[in-house]
Amino acid sequence: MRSKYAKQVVEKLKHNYEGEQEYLQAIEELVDYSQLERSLNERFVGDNVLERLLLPDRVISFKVPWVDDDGNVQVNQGWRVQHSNLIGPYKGGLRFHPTVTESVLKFLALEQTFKNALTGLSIGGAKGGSNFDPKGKSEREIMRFCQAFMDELFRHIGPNTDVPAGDINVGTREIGFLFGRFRRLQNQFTGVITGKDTEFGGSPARIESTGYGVLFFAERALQTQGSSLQDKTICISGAGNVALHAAQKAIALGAKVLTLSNSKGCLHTDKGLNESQLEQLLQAQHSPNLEAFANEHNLNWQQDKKPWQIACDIAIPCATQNELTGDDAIQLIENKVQWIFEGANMPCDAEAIKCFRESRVTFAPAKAVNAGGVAVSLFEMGQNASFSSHSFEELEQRLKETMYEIHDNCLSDGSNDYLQGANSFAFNRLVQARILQGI
Ligand SMILES: NC(=O)C1=CN([C@@H]2O[C@H](COP(=O)(O)OP(=O)(O)OC[C@H]3O[C@@H](n4cnc5c(N)ncnc54)[C@H](O)[C@@H]3O)[C@@H](O)[C@H]2O)C=CC1
Ligand SMILES: O=C(O)CCC(=O)C(=O)O
Repeated sequence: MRSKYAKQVVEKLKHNYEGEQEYLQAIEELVDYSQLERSLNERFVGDNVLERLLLPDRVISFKVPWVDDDGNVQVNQGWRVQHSNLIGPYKGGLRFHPTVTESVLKFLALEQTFKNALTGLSIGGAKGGSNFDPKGKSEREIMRFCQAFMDELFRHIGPNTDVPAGDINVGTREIGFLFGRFRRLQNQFTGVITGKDTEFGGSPARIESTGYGVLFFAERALQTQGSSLQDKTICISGAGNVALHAAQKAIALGAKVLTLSNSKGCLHTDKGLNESQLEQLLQAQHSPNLEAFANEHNLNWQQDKKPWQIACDIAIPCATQNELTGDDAIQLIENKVQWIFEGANMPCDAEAIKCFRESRVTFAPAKAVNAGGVAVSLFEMGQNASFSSHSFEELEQRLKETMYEIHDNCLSDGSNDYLQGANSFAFNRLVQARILQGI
C-alpha cells in the first residue's frame, strides 16, 4: 500500500516524466516493494527524501560525431546519467545499443544506485551509453566511435568522481579504446574505468564476475531452503557476458543448462550443455552465432522462440529489460519453475513479477543477483588506487563472500521476500545518508 506521501511523489514523477516508461516502471517497483511505510517518519517526509532519492543528480546528454570507414560523418546521441554519489563515487556501466534512450539509462542508473547500496560497499550509482549500434561495424569504426564518445565523457568522470564500466556491447575491447582515449586526453593513468584488460590494471575476475555472482547468489538461496544446485535444470536467456559465465558456473556447480538465446531465437538441449561446449561459446569473439552452433552440435534451434516455454527448475533471464513478460511467467509457473534469479537488469516486466509473487515461486531481483560485477569493479578500483594486484582465485573467493552477504542482506528484514528485502536494505542505507548529509 502506498502512503499518501509516496503516492504524491509517484504521481508528480509520472506527470513530469510521462513517456519515460522504463524509468517510471523502475520507480513503481521500488516504491511498491520496499516497506516504505517503515521509513515514514517526520524527517523522511519533511525533507522530501523519497523524491530526492528517485531523481538523478544530473543527466548529461551530448552528440557523438564519428567518421565511418567510407569517410562519412555519422552522429549518435550519448548520455551519462549520474544518479547519486551519496555513498561513493558515481559508478555504473556504459551500453551501446540502438534501443538506448534517456529513459532506459535513467532506469538503469536508478537501479544501479540501489544495487550498489545493497552491496554494503562504498559505491554511488550511474549509467551511460549511446544509441550507437555496433552490429556490422568494423573494429576501426568501433574504435573511432569510442574515442569520439570519450572526447565528451572525459570531462565528467574521474577515479573519485564517476567510474564507468561495460554493459551490453561494451566489453574489454571497447573499454580499452575508451581508457586509451581518456589516458591521452588527461595524461593520467588512473582507475577511471573498470573492466580493463589485465595488462593495464584490469581485475582478472571482472569478466566472469557478474555471471559467476548470479550463481553464487543462487547457490546461497537454494542452501537456505535446504536444497542445492546439483542436477537442477536451468533455462538461461542471452548469450553474452552474463549469460555465458552464469552457464559456465552453473555447470561447474552440478546443474544442467538447457537453453541460451539471442534476439533471433533459442538454443535448447534436454541433456544440458557440457563444459567444452561452453568453452567454445566463450571463445567466440563477441556474441556467438547460436544458430550455427546448434546446427554444428546437433542441438535444437527454435527460431523466434524464448527459453521460457521450456520446463525447468530455475529460470535466469540474462539478456535485457522486459524480456520476460506476464505470459512467459504463467508458462514457467505452469511448468513448475521454482526459482527466478534476474541476471539482466529488470528482465521481468511488472506483470511477470506480480505472477511470480502470487505463486509459490522464489523471485530474486537483479539489484541483488547481478551485483557481483559492480562489486568486483570496486575491487579493481581499489587495486588501481593502491597499484596492487590480486589473483583470480582470491577475487573469486571475495566475490563469493560478497554475494553471500548480499543474499543475507536481502533476508535481514525477516520478510523472507528477496524483492522487498533488497529494496528495503538499499533504501535504509540511502535514506540515512541522505538525511545525515542535509538538504
Ligand atoms: N556485463 C556486466 O557486468 C553486467 C551486465 N548486467 C546486465 O546483464 C544484461 C546482459 O549484459 P551483458 O551480458 O553484459 O551484455 P552482452 O552484450 O555481453 O550480451 C547481451 C546478450 O543479450 C542478447 N540479447 C539482446 N537482446 C535480446 C533479446 N531481446 N532477446 C534475447 N537476447 C537478447 C544478445 O544477443 C547478447 O547475447 C544486461 O541487462 C546488463 O545490463 C548487469 C550487471 C553487470
Ligand atoms: O561494474 C560496474 O561498474 C557496473 C556494472 C553494471 O553496469 C551493472 O551492474 O549493471
